[in-house]
Amino acid sequence: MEEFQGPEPGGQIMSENRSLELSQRKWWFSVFFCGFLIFAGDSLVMLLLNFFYVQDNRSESDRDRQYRGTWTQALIQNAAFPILIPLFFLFPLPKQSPETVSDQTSNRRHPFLRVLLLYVSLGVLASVYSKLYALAKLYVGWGILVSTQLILTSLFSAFINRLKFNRWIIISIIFTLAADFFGTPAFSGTPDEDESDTYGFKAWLILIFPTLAFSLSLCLMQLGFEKVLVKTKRYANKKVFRMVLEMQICVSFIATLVCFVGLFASGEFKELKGDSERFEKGKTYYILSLVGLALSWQVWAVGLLGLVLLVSGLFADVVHMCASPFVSLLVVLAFDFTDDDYGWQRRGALLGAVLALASYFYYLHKTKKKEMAELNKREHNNSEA
Ligand SMILES: Nc1ncnc2[nH]cnc12
Repeated sequence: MEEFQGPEPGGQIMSENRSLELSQRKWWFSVFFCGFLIFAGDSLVMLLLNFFYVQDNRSESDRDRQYRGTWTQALIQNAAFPILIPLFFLFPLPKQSPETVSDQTSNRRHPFLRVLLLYVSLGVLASVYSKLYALAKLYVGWGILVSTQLILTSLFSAFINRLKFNRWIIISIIFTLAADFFGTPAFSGTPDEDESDTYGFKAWLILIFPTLAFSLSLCLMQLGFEKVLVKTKRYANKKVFRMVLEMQICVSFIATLVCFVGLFASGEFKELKGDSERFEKGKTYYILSLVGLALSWQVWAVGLLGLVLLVSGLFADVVHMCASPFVSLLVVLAFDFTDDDYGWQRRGALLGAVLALASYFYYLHKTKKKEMAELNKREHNNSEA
């Protein structure tokens, strides 16, 4: 899973063909692996969040307390990044050729400042969406939240990343939207008796801002990989997995700092002691569930960034959203919520998610096949010349 680029020019034709085949195989393996990380992260996060809110007896609390604890959740979403540091050093830097080095140095001024600016802006965006998603999950429904997110990601992908939409991508987006609308996982953090606020002005703002920040950050990450990181001297025009870890560590570090400030400035840190004492299974389970959540968020984020690097921000979002009907099934199996079952709507949503993924994967398969056909054509022309 080290290098995602195609073959270097200039080699033997036969070996070029073989090397493209190998790099495509590696690429497919990496795509499936990152997709698996997103599904695993999404499932663990939702199961643990449900466990957390059930233990905290949220829905029976007074209304004021029902919306608290969101800085803590935002901090947890970002804070476990140090576990990625040893992994970062395990992945080597790509080998540099003299031409790429001279090319980098002549082309780029202030690469360090560009990278710093990229990580700081992404870190601030991550803190904003982590905080606001934690709040939005309590205020507005999951289905409408993630559907808005995919629509915004599609728009930003078109304008920022100049993504060309074709029929397979559009079919995939439509199936994903339908699947998420009907396949929402049950979430025990949602407060009861709050119908009046559901479509209030505040709820709309809480819907728009986190989705805007998250979708924008997906597209900026793609742009950052393509236009900033690959052009730095250390990556020398190559896309490698180490970039994903570097970006995730730096962005989470900045987001963690912002969330720490938010936690203390808002006074929410004073509630932590009470929260741990109220936890039905006791303090140890309180800490374990927060640690589990923090680790699961990192698994999810590495998968997400991996797909942004390998394919695009839009594809990463589609896979993240297609996990919802699957997560719903796990929540129904794991928790005995009395009014929750896996009825025809959710089964339909699961089918919709499978079709959405199939459509996007078919498109990717076609692009890879075209790459191979072009190489074969070149080979044929060369042998005739
Ligand atoms: N906290 C969160 N919950 C759901 N989706 C997200 N995307 C980014 N942050 C999220």
